[in-house]
Amino acid sequence: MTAQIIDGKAFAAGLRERVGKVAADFEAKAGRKAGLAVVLVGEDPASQVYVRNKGKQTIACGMESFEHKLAADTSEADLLAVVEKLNADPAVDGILVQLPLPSHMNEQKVIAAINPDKDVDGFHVVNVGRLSTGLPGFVPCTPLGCVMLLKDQLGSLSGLDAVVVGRSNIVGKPMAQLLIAESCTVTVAHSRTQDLPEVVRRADIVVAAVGRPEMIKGEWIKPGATVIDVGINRVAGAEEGKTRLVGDVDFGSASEVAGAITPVPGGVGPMTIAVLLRNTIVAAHRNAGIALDESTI
Ligand SMILES: Nc1nc2c(c(=O)[nH]1)N[C@@H](CN(C=O)c1ccc(C(=O)N[C@@H](CCC(=O)O)C(=O)O)cc1)CN2
Ligand SMILES: [Mg+2]
Repeated sequence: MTAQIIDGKAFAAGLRERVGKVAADFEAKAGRKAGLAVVLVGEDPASQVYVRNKGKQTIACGMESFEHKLAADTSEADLLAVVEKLNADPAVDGILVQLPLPSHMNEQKVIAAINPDKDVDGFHVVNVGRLSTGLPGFVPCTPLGCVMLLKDQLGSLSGLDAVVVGRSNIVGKPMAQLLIAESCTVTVAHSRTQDLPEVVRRADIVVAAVGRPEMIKGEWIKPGATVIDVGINRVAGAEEGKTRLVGDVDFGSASEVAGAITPVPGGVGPMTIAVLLRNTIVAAHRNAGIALDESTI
């Protein structure tokens, strides 16, 4: 079997187009643009690229982008003060603090300072609780993007066996919650799982978010399964001094067995920012008290 390639880049472009239309409608109704504030602490090169792309795509969708770039040695108290200002700013509908933060900062404490109703990353404990109890809130962008791709590919996910490999707060745990909400039978596996290949082999849906380059092999995959690769790992390339991006799945062997698979790059990655923009326009409507059928985006 040769797997169908799930084109996350194209799906994300379509999602941004829908967000753009809803953002124009919001501006007409609210008399202002929706606004997203992104806070970057330090100079991590990958984070700088992600923050730049967030700003560009926010503007391209017809929303306002507020960028706050703080030095790597900024104190936690100063960062908390920036978050407090953004909480109080009526032009700001969504707030995002780019992760990872420098090691002298407590990420949980910083996330806890964000107003949950502006927490478009869905990382605040209030939103984690809302997700796990089925209340409306904000859902982390990467796992929500994965579910959008899965539903587009498979239609209903009800009754399917899903294995999530990875148990991070940002991807693995919310991914499991979302799949439970879609009536999947969910197993969360991780680096200490015994006989991981056998566990993965049961799955109709495999979500790989373990952070280990090309760990999940084709012979672990049930023929015809749908494979969602969340990994973004930079490894040495074929040419000296060059690098390349690979996922957590060994794409070459897995694409011979799977029914459908996301590539890296161009699969899950582009969905992260597109869903962030979706969450922001949703936040703007909720916070302004303007009705929106959220299921249409
Ligand atoms: N506050 C947050 N911090 C981080 C998040 C997040 O959702 N909120 N996620 C990641 C980084 N991230 C966005 O912030 C992100 C990662 C990857 C991509 C992406 O488009 N990837 C491309 C490849 C990009 C490349 O060439 O390097 C792909 O996979 O095709 C976008 C956003 C951690 N921090
Ligand atoms: Mg079955």
